[in-house]
Amino acid sequence: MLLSELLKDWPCTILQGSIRRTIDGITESSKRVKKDYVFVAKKGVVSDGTTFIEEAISNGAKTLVIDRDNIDLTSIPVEVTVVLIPDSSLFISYGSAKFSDNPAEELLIIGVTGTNGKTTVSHFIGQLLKELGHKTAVIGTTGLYIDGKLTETIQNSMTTIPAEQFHPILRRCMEQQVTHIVLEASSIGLSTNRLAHCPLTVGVFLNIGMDHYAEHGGRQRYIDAKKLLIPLADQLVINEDDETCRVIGEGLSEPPIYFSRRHINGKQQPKVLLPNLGHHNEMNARAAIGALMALGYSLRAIKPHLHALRLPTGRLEKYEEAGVEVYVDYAHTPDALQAVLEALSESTKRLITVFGCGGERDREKRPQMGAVAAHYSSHVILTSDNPRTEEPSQIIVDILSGMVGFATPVEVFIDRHQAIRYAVTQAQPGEIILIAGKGHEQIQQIENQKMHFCDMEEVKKSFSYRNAKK
Ligand SMILES: CC(=O)N[C@H]1[C@@H](OP(=O)(O)OP(=O)(O)OC[C@H]2O[C@@H](n3ccc(=O)[nH]c3=O)[C@H](O)[C@@H]2O)O[C@H](CO)[C@@H](O)[C@@H]1O[C@H](C)C(=O)N[C@@H](C)C(=O)N[C@H](CCC(=O)O)C(=O)O
Ligand SMILES: Nc1ncnc2c1ncn2[C@@H]1O[C@H](COP(=O)(O)OP(=O)(O)OP(=O)(O)O)[C@@H](O)[C@H]1O
Ligand SMILES: N[C@H](CCC[C@H](N)C(=O)O)C(=O)O
Repeated sequence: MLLSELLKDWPCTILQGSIRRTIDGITESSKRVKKDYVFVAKKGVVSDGTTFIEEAISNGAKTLVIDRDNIDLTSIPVEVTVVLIPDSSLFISYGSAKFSDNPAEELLIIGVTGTNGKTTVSHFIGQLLKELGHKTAVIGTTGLYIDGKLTETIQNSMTTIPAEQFHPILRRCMEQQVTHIVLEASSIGLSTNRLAHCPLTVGVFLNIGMDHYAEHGGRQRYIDAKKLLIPLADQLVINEDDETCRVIGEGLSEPPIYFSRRHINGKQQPKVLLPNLGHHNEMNARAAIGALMALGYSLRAIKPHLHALRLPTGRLEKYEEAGVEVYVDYAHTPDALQAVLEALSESTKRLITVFGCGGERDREKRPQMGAVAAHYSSHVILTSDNPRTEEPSQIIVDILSGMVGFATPVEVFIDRHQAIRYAVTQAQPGEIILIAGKGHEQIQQIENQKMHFCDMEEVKKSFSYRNAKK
């Protein structure tokens, strides 16, 4: 593609060089630059892309795109074109879409947002679309799935992929005859413009709870970020039982499709659709049905396919041995932990909960999760999630502050491996263990080190240890 073609419809000022040059790619990372690439120097949370210009040029960049007139042009070789645009993050989205020949415009795309349940609902929608004969890709935290099969893992397990990788993935999906895409729209993904050039046929609002307030600067900004989904979507599907979502729906110019505990799009639907998976997954199924109805399917056409719904990996994933039921689940917010504990406490069995909270994430979540765990569990084992650069014992102290006043016994094992092993070796037949927070994750991050760690593998290894000890 010619640089002039890429820039044709975008406001820009050419500070140096020619735009009549061929470009072979576009990236915001100096490390990913190859010969004849466009390097978009974006100011980020950690660093400023303009400090990597020299590296980008030595890796082959022939075009630099900047959004601040703060670089010394005399330091840039004359053969390198320098373009000034208003907003780097928006441009990286626009440029990546255009360089991939705007695949999003040729696909039917459904975007799902909310604090809890995005992955589950995206997979449910994907499963229903597949049943209805559409070749469908689901893109989100657990990877890229085409027709239910894991096809690509996503770097850093991101929920919403940065635009630079996202549009080429859409193009690859099209090359595999995919016609429908279901994607997760995280608040961070929306606020950093990762989906800015991704028109959606349907947008789904699931719920608004507590997560990522610290990154956004408070609850209202988090909600505002979620609301960026609205202008992207032709039609919206909204959880009427969630007050914040309902208020969002009331403010829309076009009436959305609502779902609730009682109805889906106005049709009374009181029956349980998914036995034994908890009220939250029942609501997730209703959201998925609402999305299909927004595409024009009737409830009657959808119902025969509901038997195909399966939870994604790491969501209430069950392992049973020696009469002990173990569930690995991705609950890492207060609402999620409550939802999953409510589901498990429907049985009268003793319930042992093993969990921690991630470092560098909302501190307010911690005491709330502690209180929820103490309320529903017979026994709580506190441990580390991904402490990142925080002191693990301080995270646990924060969780414990919410458990004051509960009689529930609590034990602490900073090492997650030891916590799981202890829970499994102590459990008696007839008891349930919930291991919450990391679900499908395959790594644990301590300081800046990422080590392989998988809760389900740890569960199985712990049973081998328990058996060997007998
Ligand atoms: C906090 C955050 O959102 N970070 C994202 C953001 O990084 P950033 O803009 O702050 O980048 P930076 O590290 O400051 O660097 C600034 C610029 O310099 C460039 N650079 C940097 C280093 C270098 O050597 N060369 C270079 O060119 C970078 O590519 C960037 O353009 O932009 C990057 C590129 O788009 C993302 O990869 C990165 O996500 C990181 C990996 C991340 O972990 N993000 C998480 C928090 C996230 O996005 N999570 C959400 C929500 C999950 C949920 O559902 O709960 C998600 O959608 O996954
Ligand atoms: N509708 C829901 N309401 C409350 N909790 C839910 C709901 N759906 C799922 N959960 C809980 O949230 C956890 C994560 O579910 P899921 O991965 O589907 O959500 P997500 O929004 O994609 O999460 P993230 O964006 O953080 O990856 C589940 O393991 C479950 O404990
Ligand atoms: N996408 C979420 C996942 C959190 C999962 C939990 N295991 C943690 O590390 O806090 C986040 O990055 O906040």
